[in-house]
Amino acid sequence: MEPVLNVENLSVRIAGLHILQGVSFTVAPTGVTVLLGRNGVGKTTTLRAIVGLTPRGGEVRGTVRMGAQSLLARPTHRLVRGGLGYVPEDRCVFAGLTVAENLRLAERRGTTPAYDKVYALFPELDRRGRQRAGSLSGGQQQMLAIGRVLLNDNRLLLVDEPTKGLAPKVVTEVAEVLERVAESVPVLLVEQNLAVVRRLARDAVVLAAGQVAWAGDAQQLLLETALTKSLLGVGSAEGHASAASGGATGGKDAH
Ligand SMILES: Nc1ncnc2c1ncn2[C@@H]1O[C@H](COP(=O)(O)OP(=O)(O)OP(=O)(O)O)[C@@H](O)[C@H]1O
Repeated sequence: MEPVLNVENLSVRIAGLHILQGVSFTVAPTGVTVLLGRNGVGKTTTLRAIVGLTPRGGEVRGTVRMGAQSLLARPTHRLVRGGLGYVPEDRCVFAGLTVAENLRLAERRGTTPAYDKVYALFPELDRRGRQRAGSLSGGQQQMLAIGRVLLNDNRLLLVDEPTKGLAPKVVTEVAEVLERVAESVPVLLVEQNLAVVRRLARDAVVLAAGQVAWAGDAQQLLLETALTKSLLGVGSAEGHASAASGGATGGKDAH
């Protein structure tokens, strides 16, 4: 099967720092590919480069293709319209607007927004339509951020640390949602919680020192505790609590 995304020799320099130094990997057309690595290694930088959101003054080189389409020279709004969905790390919901208004802002002209699908996945967003997004819990804001992207058709979703800072029970809910989402659209996921990785990921790409240090079967990686420890600074055994059981505490940032 052809990959949905091809990243070749991606280099990013920001403020004089050579953060990514020739990163190459592919994302399978189905399921979840997880992007791993120690703190500050460049995972967010990678997602932001793919979606055209490298900070001003940053220098991006290399090739990123989604199918036949070359992404790097295109503005973000075009990429999004072309089916590249992005859920950023900080969720970026509009705090002063209601849930319904946040969703409405994501509607794309000329397409029919999939409210049925979004409300089926997140009944709470329907119930809380008139609530200001800023007064939602972290988990609810995350659901809104994901729901907003799912209103439109996507060929690929980039999701950056969706479980960061969430209580274990909410981590489980987010993992369940992503599992369902990944049944219909491939996902490139940055995730530090190894219980969530174990539950969701089929493929893994591990960054270290600005390059890809390891790529392959995610479940295989998690079985190799010594390797996981050397690449991520945490043994996979430490992430054994199941995200399905509400005990997701694995990962170097256990929240
Ligand atoms: N705008 C910026 N200006 C200066 N340095 C930056 C900027 N953005 C990122 N960096 C640096 O680039 C490196 C990679 O950051 P990035 O956020 O991509 O890492 P990460 O792997 O996502 O980290 P974490 O796991 O902590 O979220 C870090 O050292 C960070 O300080």
